[in-house]
Amino acid sequence: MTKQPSLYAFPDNPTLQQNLYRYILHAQSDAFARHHKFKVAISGGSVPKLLAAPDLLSSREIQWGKWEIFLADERAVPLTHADSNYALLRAEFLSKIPKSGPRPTVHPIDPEKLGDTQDLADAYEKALIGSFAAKDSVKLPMFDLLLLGCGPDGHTCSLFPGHGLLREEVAWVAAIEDSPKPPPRRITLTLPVITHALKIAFVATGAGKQEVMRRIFDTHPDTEGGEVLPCALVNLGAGDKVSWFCDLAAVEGVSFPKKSSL
Ligand SMILES: O=C1O[C@H](COP(=O)(O)O)[C@@H](O)[C@H](O)[C@H]1O
Repeated sequence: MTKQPSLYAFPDNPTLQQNLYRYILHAQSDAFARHHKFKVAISGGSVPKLLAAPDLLSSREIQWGKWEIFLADERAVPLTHADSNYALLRAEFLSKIPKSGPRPTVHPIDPEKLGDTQDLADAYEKALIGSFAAKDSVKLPMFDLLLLGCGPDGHTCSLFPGHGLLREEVAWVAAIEDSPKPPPRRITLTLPVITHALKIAFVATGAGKQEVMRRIFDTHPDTEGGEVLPCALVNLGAGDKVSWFCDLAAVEGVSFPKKSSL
């Protein structure tokens, strides 16, 4: 039987954040046992704000100087633009990391390449190659941790339901020109890179996510037909490497077995 993801449901955001912090500490230890670095990719949307919890920000166990942070997806806009995931991450999370100690290394997109999304994606892929290894020596980069959001339509990163990019097999970072959610021009980690990560955490909160959570966890596309949503493809491809951090509102009506603590 395929190994299943873990679906955690917490009564409120502070409890979710405490558990997410403990999970991140485990992921950091696993990473240090491998390479003394912690290579993480982070989504935009609701994730940066939920990450910025007191436990994590004030932790003496978090070694910020060893964190290497990539954007799981990014919009093709200047780094200070209101739509920029980097600007969001900086405002909601990076700016709150204590200034007194070592800082993480962060990889924003190259603003010089905004005119051509393929150039933008290629340049970002080069940043990954610089960190992980040349593409001819490893088939796929292995992130220590991905911290991802799940849109109400089941998209994750900038991989949208039914989009041809879901079939991408070669690129590590892909360009998208027709994102159904604005802005249309973006870049994103591809599905093979996502499912190859050591650990993948999704964060989904609020009643607005209920319907999509039921579709992701309780719909069986083989027997019920219909498309498999991008978040469900990550569950299928990465199995028990995936953990979902949700509040009770987001999982109301979901039949899939839920856990209440790590
Ligand atoms: O457009 C995007 O949306 C998703 C989901 O956002 P959320 O607010 O529903 O968490 C986000 O993960 C992605 O990075 C972003 O570009």
